[in-house]
This record gives sequence, structure tokens and C-alpha cells, in this order.
Amino acid sequence: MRDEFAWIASITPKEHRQASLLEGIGDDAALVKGSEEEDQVVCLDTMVEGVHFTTDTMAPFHIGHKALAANISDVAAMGGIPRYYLVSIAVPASWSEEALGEIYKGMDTLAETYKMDLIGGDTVSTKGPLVLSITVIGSVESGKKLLRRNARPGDVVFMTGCAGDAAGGLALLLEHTRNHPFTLTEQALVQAHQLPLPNVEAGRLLAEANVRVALNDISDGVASEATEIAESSGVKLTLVWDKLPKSIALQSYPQEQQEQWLLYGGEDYTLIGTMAQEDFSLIQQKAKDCNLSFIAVGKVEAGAPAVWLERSQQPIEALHKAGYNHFS
Ligand SMILES: Nc1ncnc2c1ncn2[C@@H]1O[C@H](COP(=O)(O)OP(=O)(O)O)[C@@H](O)[C@H]1O
Ligand SMILES: Cc1ncc(C[n+]2csc(CCOP(=O)(O)OP(=O)(O)O)c2C)c(N)n1
Ligand SMILES: [Mg+2]
Ligand SMILES: [Mg+2]
Ligand SMILES: [Mg+2]
Repeated sequence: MRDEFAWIASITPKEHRQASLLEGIGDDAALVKGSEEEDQVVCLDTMVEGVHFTTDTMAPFHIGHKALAANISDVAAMGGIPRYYLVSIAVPASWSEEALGEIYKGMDTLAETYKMDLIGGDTVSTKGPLVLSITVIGSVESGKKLLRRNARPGDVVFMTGCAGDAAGGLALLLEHTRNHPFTLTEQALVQAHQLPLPNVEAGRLLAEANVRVALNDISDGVASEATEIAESSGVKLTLVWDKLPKSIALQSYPQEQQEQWLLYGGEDYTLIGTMAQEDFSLIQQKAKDCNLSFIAVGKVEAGAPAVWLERSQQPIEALHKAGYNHFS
């Protein structure tokens, strides 16, 4: 099997059959023309036991919560408001009704935060591992396209929160399992892995501000998501290590470890994007009023589509698009 991204490219239809389809495969979510006022945002993500979680890394509540969070995160990366969700679950015989109830409680807890309704789904048995697939439907003001291909030379690269913690938490969970008495610092990383929160409010601020933004949520690691922006926009991105937002917990680890988790870990579900310098100043002003953060982490220039990393007193280095890639 070729790598995940090449495979998706190979099955992407060459043309749209429906005139109302604004954006199909290729971004965080599809966009479909809705009313005069708003377009529909639609996306789907799956979590598989053994690939995205094990019973040692996540309690059933975490599994439901995180699966919905990952989907809402793709709506956030389009600047959308999540509104409805559908759930498909394939259940092995070994899972109890009580555990399944906890998965749904996890989803419902997050859905309550965003006032989302569960509107359907599908239930099947399986001889394999538990599989949970969620489709989220949301909306965004019509004409808003916060797409990966929107980056332009001269833009600032920004992030809306820390990255690397979720991968750190996973490493701890794989080593000790979730019943281990973790230190407070370790608990911060474990929580980032088990209960990540999507950055909907940051995406909304960008959509409402009506500025050109390239945007991507960080599911596969900063290097991979930044490379997607570089490749789809045909620009060069340079990230500055010292500016990349790192939690206090992450900073307690050696720099090499921080780099591995932050650049190549994934599952952070904060946003990375680019916009013009003058718009960025305006956004930072607006963000202050609502307690959101937009952190400048680098710049966009004309050049071969790639991502470079600048560290103090070291030669600039090209980042490889490593990160989480199913099949490779
Ligand atoms: N099996 C598939 N069939 C059709 N489209 C797919 C498939 N897998 C992924 N896609 C589409 O490919 C794009 C990239 O997917 P993915 O890397 O999973 O995005 P994300 O990391 O934002 O969830 C998305 O537009 C997604 O809808
Ligand atoms: C037991 C276990 N092993 C490994 C991982 C790491 N992991 C699994 S999937 C993934 C990337 C995100 O999932 P994906 O299905 O690629 O989501 P998408 O990019 O479609 O949002 C990562 C970092 C994990 N979460 N749990
Ligand atoms: Mg995404
Ligand atoms: Mg996906
Ligand atoms: Mg992925």
C-alpha cells in the first residue's frame, strides 16, 4: 500500500458532479453551498482500537470525547460552528454495554459544550477491534474559505496553542498504562492525550474577522500539517523553534524529546495557519478581548514548497513531512 496521503490523492475525483459542492476532498472538511447566509461544513474521522487507543491508554469516556473532539477540530479548521453529529460503531463481543455507555457519555459531554445534537448513526458487531466513526455537520458564513492553500509569501505563520503534549502523554501511557500514579507534570501530558479540546473559538474569530487565512488543525504533528499548507499553497514556511508554543510540562523534557513530540507527534488539535502581517496584528488585538491566543511562530516566503526550522545558533534545517501517516 502506498502512503496514506498518496493513496487519498489517487482516489480523489477529478471533478465535482454537484454544482453546490464548494470544496471536496483535500482540506479538513468539505464545504457545501447552503443558504444565502451560510455554507455547510462536513467531515468524518475514525478511531480504531489498537491504532488510536488501547484499553490501557484511554478509558471509554476518553475514547468518545476524543473521537468527537477530533472531528470538531476539523470543523474548527474551516472556521465553522459544529451543529450535528452521526456515529457509526463496530463493537467486538468483549465490550460491555456499560463501557459503550461511557463512550457515548464522553461524546455527549463535549456535544453539550457546543450544543450539538446526535442525529443518527449505525451499530454493527465485529470480530475485529472496536471502531468508532463520527461525521460532524457544521456551518460557516457563506463564502468563508479558511483553506490550506491560502498561504501567501509575506504571511505570518501562527498557532493557537501548544503542541507536543498529547504525544508526550501517549508515551507515558504506553510505558505505564492509565492507572499509574502520574506526577502533576505527567498528568498534564496524559490529559492532553486523553481529553484534547478543539479550538472552535479561535477558528470562529478568524472566520468572523473576514481575513484571508490558511488553516489546518494539528492531528498528525506540526511538521506534517505545516507541510500540507506549504504544498497546497506552493510556498516555503520557516518555523522558529524558540517561538513554537510549549507547555511548562513539555519544557521539563530534553529539547530533543520536545522536538520529537511537538514536530512529529500529533493529536494536539490546536490550529496552525498563516495570514498577512497587518491582519495578524488586528487578530491579536481581537483575541486579547476574548482570552484566545494567536502566537507568531514563523514566516511564509516564495520558494520551493517545504518547511524549514530555525533554531538559535544552528544552521536552518529542512523538516521532513514525517508525522503520523497510516500505512507508512
Ligand atoms: N477513504 C477516503 N475516502 C475519501 N476521502 C478521504 C478518505 N480519507 C481521507 N479523505 C479526505 O482526504 C482529506 C485528508 O484527510 P485527512 O488527512 O484525514 O484530514 P484530517 O487530518 O484533516 O482529518 C480530507 O479531505 C478527507 O475528507
Ligand atoms: C495506542 C496508540 N498508538 C499510537 C497513537 C498515535 N496516533 C494514532 S493516530 C494518530 C494521528 C491522528 O489520527 P488520524 O487518524 O491520522 O487522524 P486525522 O489526521 O485523520 O485527523 C496518532 C498520533 C495513539 N493515539 N494510540
Ligand atoms: Mg484536519
Ligand atoms: Mg481525517
Ligand atoms: Mg491523519
